[in-house]
Amino acid sequence: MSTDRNQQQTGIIKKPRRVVNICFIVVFLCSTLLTWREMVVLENAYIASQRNVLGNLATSLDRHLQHSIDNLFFYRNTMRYALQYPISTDKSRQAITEFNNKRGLTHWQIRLDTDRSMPINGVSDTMVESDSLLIRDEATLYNELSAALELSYILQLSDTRKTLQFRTYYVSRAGYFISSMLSPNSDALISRYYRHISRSYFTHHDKRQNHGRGVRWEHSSDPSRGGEEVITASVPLDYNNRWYGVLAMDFTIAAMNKFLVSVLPEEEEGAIILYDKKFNVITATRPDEDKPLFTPGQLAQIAQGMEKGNTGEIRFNSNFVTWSKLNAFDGVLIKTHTLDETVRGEFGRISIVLALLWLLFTLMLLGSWIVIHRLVNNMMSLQSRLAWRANYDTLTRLYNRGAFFEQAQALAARCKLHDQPISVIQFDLDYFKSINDRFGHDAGDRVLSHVAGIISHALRGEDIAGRVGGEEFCVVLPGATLAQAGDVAERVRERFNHKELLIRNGTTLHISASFGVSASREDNGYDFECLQTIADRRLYKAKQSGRNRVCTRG
Ligand SMILES: Nc1nc2c(ncn2[C@@H]2O[C@H](COP(=O)(O)OP(=O)(O)OP(=O)(O)O)[C@@H](O)[C@H]2O)c(=O)[nH]1
Repeated sequence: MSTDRNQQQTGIIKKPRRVVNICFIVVFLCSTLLTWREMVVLENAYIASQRNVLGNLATSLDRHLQHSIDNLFFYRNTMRYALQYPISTDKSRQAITEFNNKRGLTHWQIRLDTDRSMPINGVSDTMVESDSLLIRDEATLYNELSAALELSYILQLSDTRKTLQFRTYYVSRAGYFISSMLSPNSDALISRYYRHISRSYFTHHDKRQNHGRGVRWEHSSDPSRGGEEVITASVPLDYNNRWYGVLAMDFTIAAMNKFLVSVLPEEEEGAIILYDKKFNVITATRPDEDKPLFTPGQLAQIAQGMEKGNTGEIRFNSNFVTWSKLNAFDGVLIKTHTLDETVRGEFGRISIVLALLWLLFTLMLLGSWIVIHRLVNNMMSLQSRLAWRANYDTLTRLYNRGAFFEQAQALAARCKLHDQPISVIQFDLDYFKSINDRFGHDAGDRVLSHVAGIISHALRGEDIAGRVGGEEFCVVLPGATLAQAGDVAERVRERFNHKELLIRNGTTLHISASFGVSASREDNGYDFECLQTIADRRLYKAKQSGRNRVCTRG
């Protein structure tokens, strides 16, 4: 039987589902896209905020360190000026006299005006001669001594509460030093002097090692403070191509740490770590962050990033890392922010709310999709049932009269087009009224349904059958001549005769039908209604001739 109509209906059914699906996919994609865009904006804002916090911190630390370095340059300029224009005062003459008296002693101290100046601490001529780095050049010795005396007056004025450094000192190659911190006793003077001149901050200012004569930073442990780590900034003092000594400042790690903690915003999560140029941790804003935070590989990645710019950021697993190189110090400030801290922070909270809103919206969307999908399914199945009912007879499941005529006419037109024969069989059950009368209407219905089953099995795929009246059926056989159609009608008639139909428990009956057959070639025409009328007339003839027979003529 023809399936065109069914396919058309299936096509109609599929479309609304597709439209619904496309609409929901579009809404889902739009909401996901918008959420993702918001997330990107939020991430950029987060990165900018992390950069800002670290940038402010680095600027603040730079400013303070620069202030200290400026002091160091000021002391150097003062001493150079004093070397260029030496002054001769009672105090300077007294200092020179004292120096001449004591210079042979293993260690000595010149304490002049201790309320206003710092003592000058020295070692003997012999000791100076024993070290190749040291020299007491008589031509410059006294000018340098009075310059050192001038510096000692200035150092007395330095206020360590306002600066990051805790100690400033001048160490001379001529075997003496002055320090802004008072010497506790003179016995330790020799060892202190030798500790100074053996530390790399001093030896590295040798002209061969420090061509530029600029500031050097050193991160080392200070034996005079029980091995405590200190940061030392130092500059060489040169005048007239002669290296006199080194001016230096010491910063304690504790002071650096205190400073970082004090400038870090209170509500700011994460840790700030100050590294020296070799990526050794100097200090961190959290004590537990003193242990190495990064693997050597990660530090190498940061170093690589630092080659591209003074600031930057990188992600290591759940750690967000921002760095900022310091201008005034040979090191880098690094801020780490774990995922945990990010989640606890403002940006994390906003991200979670955003993600939850997206999830909620998606769930609601999914819920409404399920509901609408069910509604569309119900609507489609209702539509398909209605469509089926409009075309089929519910009892026999064959085409109803209207649909059958429509299909049969189309089939006849097609056969005419292809010059194929077409035949029509019209048949009617014999004495059907008596079946209804004897066994009831339900039994009659069951007989009609059995008859439809027998017809459907007897026909080919391209044939169509329909119930055109109460107990009247019609079959169209495309491609069949009158003789072939008559054979088919005969076969069906015989099947009816041989079939024993079960009407109710223990009750069976035999049925018969009368058939009228017409065909396009033999009856001259493809007009279906005409062929059907001829077949109906022959059916009537079959009835008249005694029923249970096939009539193909007349
Ligand atoms: N059970 C049932 N009976 C139907 C249906 N449609 C029509 N009929 C009955 O079919 C019978 C047709 O009777 P008649 O037209 O007298 O024909 P007949 O009794 O078969 O006699 P002949 O056709 O002359 O052999 C009527 O009693 C209708 O009520 C139906 O859908 N179900």
